[in-house]
Amino acid sequence: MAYARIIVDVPTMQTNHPYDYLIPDNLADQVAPGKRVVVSFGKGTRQVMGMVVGMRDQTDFDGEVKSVLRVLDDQPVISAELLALSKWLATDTFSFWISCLQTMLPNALKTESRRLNKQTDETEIVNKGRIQTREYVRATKTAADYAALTTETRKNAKNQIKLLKILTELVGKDAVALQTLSKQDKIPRATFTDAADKGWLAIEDHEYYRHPYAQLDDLPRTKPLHFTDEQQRAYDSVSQSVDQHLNDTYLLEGVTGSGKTEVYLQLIARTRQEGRDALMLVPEIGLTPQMVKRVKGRFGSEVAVLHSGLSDGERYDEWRRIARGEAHIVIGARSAAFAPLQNLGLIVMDEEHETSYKQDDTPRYHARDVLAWRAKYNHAPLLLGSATPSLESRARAEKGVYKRLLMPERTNNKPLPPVDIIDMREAEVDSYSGDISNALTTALQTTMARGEQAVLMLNRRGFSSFVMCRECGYVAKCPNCDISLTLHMDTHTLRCHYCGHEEAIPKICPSCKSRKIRYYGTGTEKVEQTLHQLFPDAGVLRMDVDTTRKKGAHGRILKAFGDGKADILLGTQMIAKGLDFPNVTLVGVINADTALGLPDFRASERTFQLLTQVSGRAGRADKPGRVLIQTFNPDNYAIQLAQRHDYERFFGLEMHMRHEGNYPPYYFTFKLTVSHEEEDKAAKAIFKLADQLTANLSDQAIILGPTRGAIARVKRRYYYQVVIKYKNEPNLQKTLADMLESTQMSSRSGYQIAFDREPLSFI
Ligand SMILES: Nc1ncnc2c1ncn2[C@@H]1O[C@H](COP(=O)(O)OP(=O)(O)OP(=O)(O)O)[C@@H](O)[C@H]1O
Ligand SMILES: [Zn+2]
Ligand SMILES: [Zn+2]
Repeated sequence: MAYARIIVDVPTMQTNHPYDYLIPDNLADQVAPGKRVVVSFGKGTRQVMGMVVGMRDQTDFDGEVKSVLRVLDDQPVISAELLALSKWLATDTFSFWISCLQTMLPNALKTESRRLNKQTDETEIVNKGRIQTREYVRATKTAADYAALTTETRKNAKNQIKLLKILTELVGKDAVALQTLSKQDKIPRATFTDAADKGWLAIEDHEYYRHPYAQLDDLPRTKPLHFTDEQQRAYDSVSQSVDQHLNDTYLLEGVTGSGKTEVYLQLIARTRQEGRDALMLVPEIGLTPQMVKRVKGRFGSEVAVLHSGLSDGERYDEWRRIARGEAHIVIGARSAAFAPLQNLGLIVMDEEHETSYKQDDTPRYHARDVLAWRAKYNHAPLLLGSATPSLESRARAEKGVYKRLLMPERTNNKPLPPVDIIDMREAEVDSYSGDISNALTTALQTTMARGEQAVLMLNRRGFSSFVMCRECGYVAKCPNCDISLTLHMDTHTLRCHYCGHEEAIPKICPSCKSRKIRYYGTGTEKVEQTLHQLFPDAGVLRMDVDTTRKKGAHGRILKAFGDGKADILLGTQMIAKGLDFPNVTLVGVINADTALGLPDFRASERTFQLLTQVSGRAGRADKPGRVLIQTFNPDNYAIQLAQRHDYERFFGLEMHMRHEGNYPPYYFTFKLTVSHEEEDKAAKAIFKLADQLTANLSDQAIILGPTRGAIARVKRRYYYQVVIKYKNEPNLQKTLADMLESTQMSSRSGYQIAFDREPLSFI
């Protein structure tokens, strides 16, 4: 007897382990680990999807063992490596195993149960996505046959004659897409189907890839650049580990414009020469069309691209090209950490400090940890790159856990751009909104007069643009969340950025009935209007969540700017990264302070990183650049050290602060959050969990809280949390696992509980 061990698609604690199912004879050679199957589960005839995670000869289950009903995949969709990874991930993030497996698969391979028959209520488990096929034409006869047919055919049957000529050329060759032939020679589709009926040709359905970047594959390939000495040294170190299959982790600290990407590209080339695969992760917003073009430009169709801007179908097709070994290089955002490459020889993580590498939903994994696991499994080096490494990584390099590589010079040998700080408490500002200092206005004028371009960054989208009553101080708030609504001028509405609630801007104060409703704060739209007032002739492109909602909008805006169609690119954080435009000589930061106002121990680190990144966009080619930073906190050390491009000083100072406050990287951290629609239930639950922690953890663990969430109510749910800080806590894993297992707080009674290892913030 053979049994399959199956994790069923029922994400609950009670079902979070493999079940044994009998493999019927007719499916014996189809069932294999990593394939999805259909099984019946529980009482009745309910069918669910399951993932085969192992096989065994006997079962220790006493009851009646059910059989596997159907196998959904011809080939495993989860490799042995990813299967092992999913198991580790479930343990490490306290998530259900099935949720981890689902996270690794493209959406198109998620299943749904579809109703087959209205009368009998029968359902079937099917894939959400479909493989696309196209009709292809194959010649089925010999050239001599076609010659004979041509003589037999009436001369005025022009389309048939044309088709016979094509078929003669196709003899012995691969099938060709019907659509292509029909277009090229203007032959109607009916001619092909008639011919197929007569046996002249065969029409076959071929699988077809939706190929999001096909046009890039045909461009002439770029040649490797001649390295600078610094690049060469970095390359030499990592390539040794590539050659010798060593699982080393490198931290490449290279200032903006030092040519890190070129080092990645040549290391990828090296890895391919060795016959192994390469994976490169970039933050979602860094995955610009420019970046894709650089990688595709070097390696062409060997590259698959994975990011959230693709449709489910496109993602699925790129994923299949990887799984089938047709693409050996993957560039992608966070979830590409699970790309099904078979033979990894190098893993690169660009901008390793980026917060978007942490998933803020279950499973709450950090892509860096996933990559480290895979690098170890594959005996491959992991290369982390950044101009401003995370404190965690830089501290590990200090200890010698990571090998440190330095590239302190720009490739163009120019110094980093000079940065001026403008004290907004005293600066003279524009008379329209007060957002733009005269110094910045003058700098913009000079830049445009020279025919050069400027990038302006506004920290956070519309974060502080809100509506307030001058009479009574009323601020419009979201009915579902504990947060004020944000003003959107394009739609003339107030919107909640957490739940999407939208309402009209009130004309009369709902609280005191006065008409003194006024707009406050700074948003990208408001700055855009001010720029139009100040420079009526200037071309301004705005890039924020609102203007990039449509597919491909992001790329179109950047292309227009790169083509010189605008003088100023105004945007949120999304313009800070990766852009390499030679004509940009001025970078302006409208407000450097937003993050500093938050009670978050990482606020300084974020501010320093963001200012450094955005400053790095200026003066990347021949023309010298400059940077202006407007701030209400000109004495803040993060801002001052960003001005001096002094990462090392910042690292030293910030480490001191973290040491004083018992923060990471001196302590590990873990956050537990409970939410419920009724506030007292959430509060009671978190106090119970906190008691359990105190009872089970050693006394060197520090427990912060319980506290109310910084935004206590989101989407009608109340949030309460505790944070655990620890250095070495042998009981942690077990305590949390027991908690997860024994918790009375089922989702059925309305509770949600979130386990977050190394949370990005405590608030
Ligand atoms: N060895 C080289 N010789 C000449 N130019 C180079 C060399 N290496 C890279 N460059 C060019 O220098 C510019 C900056 O390089 P790149 O974008 O790779 O830097 P980076 O460190 O990745 O930058 P950032 O972190 O700011 O995005 C690019 O235009 C690139 O083509
Ligand atoms: Zn809301
Ligand atoms: Zn009022």
